[in-house]
Amino acid sequence: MPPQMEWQDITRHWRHAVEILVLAVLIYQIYRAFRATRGARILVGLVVILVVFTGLLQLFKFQVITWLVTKALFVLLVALPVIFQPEIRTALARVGSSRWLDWLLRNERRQVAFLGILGEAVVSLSKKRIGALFAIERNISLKPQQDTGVTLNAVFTPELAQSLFFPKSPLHDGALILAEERVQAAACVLPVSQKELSDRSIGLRHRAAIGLTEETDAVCVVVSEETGGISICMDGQIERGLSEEKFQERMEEIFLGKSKEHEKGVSEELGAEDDLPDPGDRDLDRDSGSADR
Ligand SMILES: Nc1ncnc2c1ncn2[C@@H]1O[C@H](COP(=O)(O)OP(=O)(O)OP(=O)(O)O)[C@@H](O)[C@H]1O
Repeated sequence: MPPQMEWQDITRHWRHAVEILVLAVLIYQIYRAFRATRGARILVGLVVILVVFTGLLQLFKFQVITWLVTKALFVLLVALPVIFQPEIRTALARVGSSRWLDWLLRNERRQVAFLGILGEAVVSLSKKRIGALFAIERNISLKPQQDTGVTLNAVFTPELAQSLFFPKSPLHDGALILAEERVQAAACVLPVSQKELSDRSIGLRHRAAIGLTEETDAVCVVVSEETGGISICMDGQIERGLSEEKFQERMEEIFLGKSKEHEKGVSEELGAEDDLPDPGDRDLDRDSGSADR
């Protein structure tokens, strides 16, 4: 057999396997939705009658009765949704309130609330020119970095962020690690990026944010103490001088997957970050609208 034929055979069988799997899941889900209902017993009764009747008809070859049953089956098919209307409604309601769907919706709501709190915290820190560094965990655990700081495991609020980064606070130095929408630890030491940056004014806080995102998939948010400028770091790249609106927009793109196209475009832009005219000035320009208010 030519190799091309074999490949076609494999893809055909592969499709059959997927089809069987999908059908099996579908039938099992229908069974699950119906099993505890009154309709289940009716359905089982109907199937039993049908199987026995078809067997007898095949055995004795009664042509007229076979014709009648075939026609009746068609009518039954149309009547089924009417007979099982309550069960179908219950099953659909169950799908609508299923745990995974609930989890997805709740997860999105939690993320939206979290981004709102982070936005509020960042904007107020920026206005007061309080230096801050947030590291937000994604798929790669930030446990090693958490262990360098003080464990908090606290509910994240703008007030808590402000208290922690307040210059006189004992935990104001270092980064705040956020995971699962909570403050996991404060005063954490992040790995400082060793890469050469064209902008020599980039200090340790920003370098630590870049460094962590070079090693993990975390997202870091920095508020400059000097200028109040807001920056986002991701994949070892820094996006500086963000206005409140732009910051919120970018965070939604990153965490809620809104406008993925744009996200790709900006990460290309970020790749060319070193070519920006003067990021420090961009901070100052934009901050005239945010930091000085
Ligand atoms: N490795 C690190 N991990 C976490 N935080 C760090 C690290 N190194 C420095 N920092 C924080 O950065 C602060 C020093 O910031 P520095 O002024 O050098 O940076 P910067 O990037 O210029 O920031 P800013 O614009 O706020 O001045 C320290 O007080 C400390 O809180």
